[in-house]
Amino acid sequence: MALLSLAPTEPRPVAMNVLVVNAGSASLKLRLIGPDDVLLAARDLTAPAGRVDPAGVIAALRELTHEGGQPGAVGHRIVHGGTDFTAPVVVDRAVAERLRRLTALAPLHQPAALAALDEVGAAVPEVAQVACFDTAFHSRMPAEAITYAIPAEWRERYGIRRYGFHGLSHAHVSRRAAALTGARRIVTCHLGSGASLAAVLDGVGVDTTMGFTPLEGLVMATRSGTVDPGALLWLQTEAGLSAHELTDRLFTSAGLRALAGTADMRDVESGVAAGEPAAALALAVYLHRLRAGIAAMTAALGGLDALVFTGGVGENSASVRAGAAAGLGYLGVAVDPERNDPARAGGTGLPGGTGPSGGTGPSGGTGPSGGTGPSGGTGPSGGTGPSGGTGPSGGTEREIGVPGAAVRTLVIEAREDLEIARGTRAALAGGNG
Ligand SMILES: Nc1ncnc2c1ncn2[C@@H]1O[C@H](COP(=O)(O)OP(=O)(O)O)[C@@H](O)[C@H]1O
Ligand SMILES: CC(=O)OP(=O)(O)O
Ligand SMILES: [Mg+2]
Repeated sequence: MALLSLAPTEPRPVAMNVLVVNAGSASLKLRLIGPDDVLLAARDLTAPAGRVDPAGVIAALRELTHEGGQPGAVGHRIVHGGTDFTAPVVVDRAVAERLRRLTALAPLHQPAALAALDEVGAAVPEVAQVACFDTAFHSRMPAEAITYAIPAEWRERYGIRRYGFHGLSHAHVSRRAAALTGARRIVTCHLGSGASLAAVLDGVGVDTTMGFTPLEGLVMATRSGTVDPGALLWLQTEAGLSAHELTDRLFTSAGLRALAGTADMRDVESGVAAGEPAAALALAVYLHRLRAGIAAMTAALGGLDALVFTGGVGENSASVRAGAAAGLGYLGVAVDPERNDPARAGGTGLPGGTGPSGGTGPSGGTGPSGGTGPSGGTGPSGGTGPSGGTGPSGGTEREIGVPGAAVRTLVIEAREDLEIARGTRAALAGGNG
């Protein structure tokens, strides 16, 4: 059923609206991004058991276009691009089929994205759809960062290697951090439901903590992160767990959920405050792995100029940021307690800055105290950089490091939607994003 009317022959305006479709494992986020990256309209749908009601998608699309206008293109977040897709690509039947073959590599994510591709494609068949990949940003990692020390047959015949994920987020926040501070060696911490780190050198991802699947690396909300492969073999050979059981447990009932009984960092933190030993252990394990990961990323960079926190935990949890930084003073990381936690400074935030949770609203507005900040220049606090404000399109950006510290520490809102809109426009203009 066609929802919109745009003749296929009509030239696509360069300054078009892009409908961004971000299908997660438990939600479907729709954003209509206008020219100049303005957020025109937004809808978040929940996806119980990974499936969104198709009628709900159609209804949300109608509301979005009514509110913000018609899209000239649709951009999709696709978690896995395999080795084939290292830049945004216009989706046709053949591309869709190749994406379908990658499902086994990201079983929690790929099916939802492909379902959204089908549903939105059916709703707006005249509008070009572009796939933007979480893996693409990491596709220039050097051989030593992508290679596992496993038999050649596994590498060559089965293509077992490290890919890395969350690339749309790492790309956006590292670009913003470089623009705001001039940093060349940046470590980006995407701490959401899934969590990963990236080492970014002059704009290129050179290392990351996720690997062949989004299971490797950090402790996550429901995923284990790295576990000795020997332990997983033991569980199969000695404890009799099936591969299916292991997969299910490691992806959905491990991580914070397994250690603290909750997948939500807010509940872990209140458990710690209430003196619950399981919550305290969960947070300690999370931070131990996080600090080790950040240090490993700096080794790939030969040092560190800027450290960036993003994602639901990275943007909102002052205690996780402080806990991560606490062990990294030797690298030059120093987080200012008041800048890190504006509530401690009486809830006023930073000079000219945003409140602790000043995200963007559905119509592109900023949070409760979000001022309009510089888009690439220095911040309002005596030329020390971005001490707080909104980025070029309303995303919260603030500096939390001690002024003058060797490493600039920033909080930048994850705006995968902007990265997808950017990639979509580039693919349609014939560029490579
Ligand atoms: N104020 C907060 N303090 C600590 N953690 C928070 C806060 N707000 C949100 N979170 C965490 O953010 C996580 C979701 O992050 P988000 O990036 O939105 O996830 P997703 O990967 O689903 O996009 C939740 O698991 C929640 O624990
Ligand atoms: C790739 C990945 O882990 O994504 P998310 O954090 O959205 O689950
Ligand atoms: Mg997210």
